[in-house]
Amino acid sequence: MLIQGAKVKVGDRLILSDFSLEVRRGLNLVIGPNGAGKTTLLRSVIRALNSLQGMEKGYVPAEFFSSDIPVEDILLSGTRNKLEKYRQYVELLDVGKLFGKRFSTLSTGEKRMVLICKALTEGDLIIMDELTSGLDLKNQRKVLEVINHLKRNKTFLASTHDLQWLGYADYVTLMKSGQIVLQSTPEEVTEDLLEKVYEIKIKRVDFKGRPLFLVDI
Ligand SMILES: Nc1ncnc2c1ncn2[C@@H]1O[C@H](COP(=O)(O)OP(=O)(O)OP(=O)(O)O)[C@@H](O)[C@H]1O
Repeated sequence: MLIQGAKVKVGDRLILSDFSLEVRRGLNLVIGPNGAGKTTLLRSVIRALNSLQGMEKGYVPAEFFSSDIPVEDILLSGTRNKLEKYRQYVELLDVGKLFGKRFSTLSTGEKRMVLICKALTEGDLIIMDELTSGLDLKNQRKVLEVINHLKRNKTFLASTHDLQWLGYADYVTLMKSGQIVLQSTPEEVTEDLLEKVYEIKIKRVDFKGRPLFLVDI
């Protein structure tokens, strides 16, 4: 799927150039430094797709509103679904233990797990901003397992600062200064390229056949 979007300006400042984003079935990762334009890109994708019929989207934002309503109502909000529809992902992500609590009282990681559960249930295209930010290692693993399990049937477009995810991505978009500087398979993401984009020394090591990119101090 090729998604075309228009530039985004705030005042005179260009924060996202016109873009042509290729999104493939599987896990599409968007990476790049703070302020590169990842959130702006994901929001622009949602806007660009809003006019398309039949494309159900799920969205997990980087930052959450803090609603006072119970977790179950957060899942149901904006839909005519019954709670039953969420059961599979409630179990896989173990968020049933949070039922009965007010969303505003959850920890950051707990809130993210609830919103991931909602997005997975409601979308064929799941857009996740800062994929696993705030999640402990066990929950990160759960999210990885769920994505691996679903990615033949659903499309994931996710931003992250955790370069470990490159080892699990099907397609990568690298951003800097409001521009897409690379769209490719993860194999084409090199130390040199990451060093140029992040402006630090980065070392690639392979672990169990997957690349790990580490800060080379
Ligand atoms: N509403 C706005 N008003 C002014 N500047 C904005 C606005 N939204 C975004 N920007 C600017 O646009 C740039 C890109 O922001 P964006 O949130 O898309 O970056 P990001 O890559 O998601 O960053 P991070 O990794 O820190 O979350 C930033 O420099 C930000 O300050």
